[in-house]
Amino acid sequence: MHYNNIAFIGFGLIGGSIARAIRKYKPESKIYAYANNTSQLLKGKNDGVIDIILKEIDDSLTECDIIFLCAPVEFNEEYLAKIKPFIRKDSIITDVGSTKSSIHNLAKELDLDDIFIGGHPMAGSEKTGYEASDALLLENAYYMITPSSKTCNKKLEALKSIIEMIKSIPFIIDYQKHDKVVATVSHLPHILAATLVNLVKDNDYEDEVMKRVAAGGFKDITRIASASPIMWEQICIVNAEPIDAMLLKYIDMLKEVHSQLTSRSGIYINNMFEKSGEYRNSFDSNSRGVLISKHDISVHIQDKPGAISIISAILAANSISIKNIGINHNREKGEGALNISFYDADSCEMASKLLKEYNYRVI
Ligand SMILES: NC(=O)C1=CN([C@@H]2O[C@H](COP(=O)(O)OP(=O)(O)OC[C@H]3O[C@@H](n4cnc5c(N)ncnc54)[C@H](O)[C@@H]3O)[C@@H](O)[C@H]2O)C=CC1
Ligand SMILES: O=C(O)C(=O)Cc1ccc(O)cc1
Repeated sequence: MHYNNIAFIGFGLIGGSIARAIRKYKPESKIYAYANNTSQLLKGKNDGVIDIILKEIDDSLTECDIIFLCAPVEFNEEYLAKIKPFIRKDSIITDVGSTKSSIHNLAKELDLDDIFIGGHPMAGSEKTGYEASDALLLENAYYMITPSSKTCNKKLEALKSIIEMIKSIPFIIDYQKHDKVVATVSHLPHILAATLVNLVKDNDYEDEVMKRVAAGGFKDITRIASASPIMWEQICIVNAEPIDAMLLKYIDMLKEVHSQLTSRSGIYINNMFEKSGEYRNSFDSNSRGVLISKHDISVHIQDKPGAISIISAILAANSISIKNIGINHNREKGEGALNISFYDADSCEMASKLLKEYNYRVI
C-alpha cells in the first residue's frame, strides 16, 4: 500500500499546510480536497497543491488511501459519518482536530474504529485559512497520534511515516489522556488569553491608554486571543469536561493569590515566581520540538553497541564534520533517536542524503 492518493476535507491553515508539505516531500502524490470555501480550493489548485477539487462527498473518496479531516472539530465528526459509505476498508481516515475522545467515540459507534486513527499536530497559529498555510508550519512540532484498540500496526506505521515525511515528530498517546493534556496546555491558555484581553477592553479608560501601552509580556501571552471563534467554540464545547476541571483548579489558584495579596504576603508572591521561573526555564527552549538548530537531523538507530560509531564513521569518511551528537533521551521520537547537528546547511543536507543511502531513517 503506497498511500499515494490523499484527500483533505477542510482545507484551511492546517489542511493546507499538511497538503503543501506532502506536495513538497512527495510530489507524485495525488491530492484531493473538499471544503465549504471554493476560493481556498481554487487557490490550492492554482498553486499546484491540489490535483482534484471534490464538489461533493461522493465515491471519488474510494480512490483515496488516506483522508485527513481538517475542519473545526464538530464538523469533522459530521464528515466522518458522511464519508463512511465511500471509504475502503484498507484506507486510513485521520483528523487534525484539537480534541480526540468525542471523535473516537463516534468512530466506534460507526464501526470505523479500525479505519479511524486520531491525529493532532501541536503547532499552528492564531491565523486561519489556506492563505496562511505553509509547508513548514508543522516542521519539528510534535504530532499527536491517538490509535484505537482496533488500529492495526500497518496503518499506524503508515500514518507515522507520513507525519515523519512532513518533518513533524509523531507522539503516540491515549485519546482520553490527550484531551486532559491539551485542556491544560492549550485550551485553558486560549480561554485565559481571551478573558485577559476582554478584561482590558472592559476596564480601559476612554482614551484607551491600557490598550496603547500594553507591553511585550501582555502581547506575548495574548497572541492566541485572536484565534478563530468558531474553531475555539467547538473545541471548548467538545472538550468541556477536562477544560472545566482544570479551570476550577485554576480558579482556586487565583483565589489563593487573591487571599495572599490581601494579606500583603511578599514571600508568597516571591515563591510563586521562584517556582514558576524554575519550571518554565526547564522547558525545551525550542517550543516546536527537540531539534534546536536548523542544521540538525534525527536518525533512527537500533539500540545496540557501536550504532553511533558506525554513523560517525560514515560521516567522517565523507569529510562531514559533526558539531554535536547525542541520543535523544526524552524518547519523544521513540527509542534510538540520535540527534546530530552540523555547522552548516550543506553538511546537514549531505549527511541526510548519505545516511538515507545507507538505509537509515532520517528526519
Ligand atoms: N489553528 C491551529 O493552530 C490548529 C488547529 N487544529 C485543528 O485543525 C482543524 C482546522 O483548523 P484550521 O485549519 O486552523 O482552521 P481553518 O479555519 O484555517 O480551516 C478550516 C477549513 O475547514 C473548512 N470548513 C469549515 N467548516 C466546514 C464545513 N461545515 N464543511 C466543509 N468545510 C468546512 C473551511 O472552509 C476551511 O477550509 C480544527 O479541527 C482545529 O481544532 C489543530 C492544530 C492547530
Ligand atoms: O498559536 C499557537 O501558539 C497555538 O497554540 C496553535 C494551536 C492551536 C490549536 C491546537 O490544537 C494546537 C496548536
